[in-house]
Amino acid sequence: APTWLPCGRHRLDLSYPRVMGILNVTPDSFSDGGRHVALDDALRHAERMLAEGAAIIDVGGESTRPGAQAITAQQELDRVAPVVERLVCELDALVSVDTSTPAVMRQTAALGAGMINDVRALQREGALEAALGTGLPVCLMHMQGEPQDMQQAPRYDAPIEEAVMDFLETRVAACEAAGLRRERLLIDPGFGFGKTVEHNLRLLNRMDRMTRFDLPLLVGLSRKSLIGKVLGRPVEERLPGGLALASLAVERGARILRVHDVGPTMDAVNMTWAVLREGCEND
Ligand SMILES: Nc1nc2[nH]c(SCC(=O)O)nc2c(=O)[nH]1
Repeated sequence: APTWLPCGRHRLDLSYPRVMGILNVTPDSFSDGGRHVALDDALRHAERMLAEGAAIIDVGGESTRPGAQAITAQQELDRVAPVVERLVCELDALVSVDTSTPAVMRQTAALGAGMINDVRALQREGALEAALGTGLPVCLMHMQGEPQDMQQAPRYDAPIEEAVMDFLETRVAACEAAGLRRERLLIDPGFGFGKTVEHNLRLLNRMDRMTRFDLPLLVGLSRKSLIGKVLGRPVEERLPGGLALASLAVERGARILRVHDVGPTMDAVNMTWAVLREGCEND
């Protein structure tokens, strides 16, 4: 996998694992009255995550949690664009945009976003062409179904890791066929997106097989329900479980970890990396 990734005007060093901080700009964080205050809050939250060591800030306007309601492109753009603009102009942050919407990809790239993070792996009409036109790197993630129904009865005919890798293989091939160079692609197994707890546990346990793509591996495990189901913890008590998963993910090849709790995750990732890279210099 490449040891660094051109992300707009940023160069992302991927020779060691990096942390991506989650910045949700979905309506629950934007009550209409408090829109301006919420924008300042979002900026302060991003500032704190950067100070704690986040290499990337992931901005998402469409909730893709199970059962989430779909929104229009305009609604998504109205939420995301002002935040991206201020993150770029005021913090010079490397901003990833969590979107499947072509217009949002184009407009946020024009505002200085440095990466596209598409949970639908550029399958929407016009998404591949839009991503190609931005010149930005793109994370392709596996999801079965849509957020509205993906967790009702997830099932696969093949072992989950094979189903996920086959899907990602087809999406990488589609991107390359459309002229989107492989060097601009990242892959992500999509924990929690159309998967049972058992699917998620097996997928993480065998995730080292995904290194065969020779592409940077991005994972999102932070506060997800698999932690809740295994440990019986509510979402606000899932950090220890999430740190255990982050360490395992790095050990199995993850190079970008998408998390809520940046500071603690930096320590878990850096501690894990200190062990894994031990002796590399004088091998
Ligand atoms: N690439 C990538 N993007 C994501 N966006 C979300 S939103 C759901 C949540 O954070 O619970 N999850 C992921 C993930 O796992 N990978």
